[in-house]
Amino acid sequence: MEKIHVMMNGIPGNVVTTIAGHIQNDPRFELLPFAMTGPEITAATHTLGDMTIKLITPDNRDTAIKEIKEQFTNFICIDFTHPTAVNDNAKFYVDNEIPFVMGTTGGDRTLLEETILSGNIPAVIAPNMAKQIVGFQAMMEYAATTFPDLFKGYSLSIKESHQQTKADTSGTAKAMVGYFNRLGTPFSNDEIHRERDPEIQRNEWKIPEQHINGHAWHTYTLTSPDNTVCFEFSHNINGRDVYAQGTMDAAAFLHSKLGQQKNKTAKGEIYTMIDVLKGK
Ligand SMILES: NC(=O)C1=CN([C@@H]2O[C@H](COP(=O)(O)OP(=O)(O)OC[C@H]3O[C@@H](n4cnc5c(N)ncnc54)[C@H](OP(=O)(O)O)[C@@H]3O)[C@@H](O)[C@H]2O)C=CC1
Ligand SMILES: O=C(O)C1=N[C@H](C(=O)O)C[C@H](O)C1
Repeated sequence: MEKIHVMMNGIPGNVVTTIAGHIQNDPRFELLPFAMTGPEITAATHTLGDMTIKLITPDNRDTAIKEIKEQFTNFICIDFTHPTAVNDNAKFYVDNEIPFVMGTTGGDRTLLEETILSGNIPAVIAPNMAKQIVGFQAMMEYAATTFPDLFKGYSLSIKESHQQTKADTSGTAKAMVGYFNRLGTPFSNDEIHRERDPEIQRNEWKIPEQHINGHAWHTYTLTSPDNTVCFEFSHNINGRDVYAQGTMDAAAFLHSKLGQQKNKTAKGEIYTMIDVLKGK
């Protein structure tokens, strides 16, 4: 079976190294010994299991990518970097015709979509790769399309808690805002309550100590105008392993799309994790 070559960008970041470990153990994939890294990173390499990964800073990537493409003709980039890198990295992938999975949140999401559509490669973009959360998003999408204004008049609160190092407000929570708006509850991203204080996470949220540095807890509460009815949805993730399976499915999905594209004029295509979950 032909292996799917993937380059994991964002090493030595937390999420990408967790997912890279799963990819190394999956026979469908072969990890490239190169990774794009942040401008602040001074290490030249990073060890992952028995592999030494060469780290490429943004100022070196134009030269490096030419050498990588000489060694590996077809590969997919998987990006879990930093919100400030989203748009620049996406442009880099499009300019170099590298299909990609954008797991990184934040940046200008409209520009991200425009960048992909202006090029000729497919990409999967999603703020959440956890398949069960994607399933929940698909349920919300169904409800918003089928029953618009179902919760008209209800008030909404959204709370999320993540590790203190998280730079942006949860991309998942922002995506949920869109569904709730269509269900009749006006709400803006600025109203999302974002918790980053470890003391409050420990004492009030009761997040387990070993996950204070890596968790993603979200709660959405809908309350009727007379306070007699309350709906609450929560998804509480400890650690990062849950994102690996969905990310690998996204890469395999892109790989199959590239196979289908061979005889057609290639054009920029955007897929979501809901597309990946549906497998079409
Ligand atoms: N879609 C999903 O399911 C999930 C998405 N995420 C998202 O993934 C992103 C990363 O999260 P996390 O691993 O916790 O963050 P980390 O801060 O642990 O890791 C990010 C890494 O990216 C590096 N980096 C910064 N700029 C660039 C660049 N231009 N090119 C390549 N690498 C760069 C950083 O380097 P430096 O230290 O120098 O800045 C750092 O090593 C976030 O946006 C997060 O929200 C997280 C979990 C799941
Ligand atoms: O930074 C994280 O950790 C996470 N980021 C994503 C987001 O912003 O929604 C997904 C998940 O919440 C973990």
